[in-house]
Amino acid sequence: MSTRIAFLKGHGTENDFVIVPDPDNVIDLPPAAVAALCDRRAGIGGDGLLHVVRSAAHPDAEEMAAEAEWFMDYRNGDGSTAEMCGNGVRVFARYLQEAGLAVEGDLAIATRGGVKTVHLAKDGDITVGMGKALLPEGQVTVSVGERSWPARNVNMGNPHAVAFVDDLGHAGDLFTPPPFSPASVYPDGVNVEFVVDRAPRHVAMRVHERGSGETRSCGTGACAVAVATARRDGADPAVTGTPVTYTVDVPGGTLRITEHPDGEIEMTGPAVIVAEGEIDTDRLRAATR
Ligand SMILES: N[C@@H](CCC[C@H](N)C(=O)O)C(=O)O
Repeated sequence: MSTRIAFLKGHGTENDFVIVPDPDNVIDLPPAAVAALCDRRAGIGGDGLLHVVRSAAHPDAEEMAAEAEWFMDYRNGDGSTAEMCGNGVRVFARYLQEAGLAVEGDLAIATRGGVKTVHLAKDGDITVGMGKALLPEGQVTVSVGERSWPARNVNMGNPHAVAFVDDLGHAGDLFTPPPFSPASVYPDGVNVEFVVDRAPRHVAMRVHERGSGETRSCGTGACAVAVATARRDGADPAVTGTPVTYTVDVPGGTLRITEHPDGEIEMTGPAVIVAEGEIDTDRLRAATR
């Protein structure tokens, strides 16, 4: 029997998502179905999918249910799961707000990377507490064609390699994941950011996302870039006791990232819902055959 699944489409700095509201976690979303929905030619199209589930109804989130009513069950465009999505969590919050499921003020959202707090205003940009960055020691090298660069390993719940380059064009077409070494540093793959300076405390980046390819923005990536750039610039809020803010331009817009003396990182940026509709499960089944 065919069923109709309601979906919405939204984006944050053009990192775009198919949103599937499913409070009781009754919709089966295997990786092939997610990939079919995210397909830009044969599906709805998106860098990833935000499955909106009550924390109490999902085995990956039930332990967080007392803290956060809603769980962002995030999937990459290829159907794989990831720990966290910084643009996604703002879009997720915007959906809850517009659906009347969340009110203005602070809202806790469960993710596979832990509970994140989003500050929802009536409208305008959304700020999210992204937690702390981990900066494991050790040298990583990222390459594109004949060029290679040392990269900073930054973990924002999910893994990132941040490489400073002379020209964002040197990242090439980014149709395939940039090779990195040693392979043992990122056993589950990595998101790779290429960064150039624009002005003091202002950079621009391109990103190849694990499981999605090149995207027009990555929120966790922008946080990783801000922290890696701050350390490169000799700025460490934990040492100076003063917050540091970086402006990070991405192909799809601009994000503002502040690192506080306690290590907590806040990211501010836009989040919009642009469309909604329904898909027939029979059509989806046909698409995944
Ligand atoms: N676009 C996201 C990151 C999504 C997850 C990433 N592709 C991964 O696999 O870690 C963001 O805005 O943070």
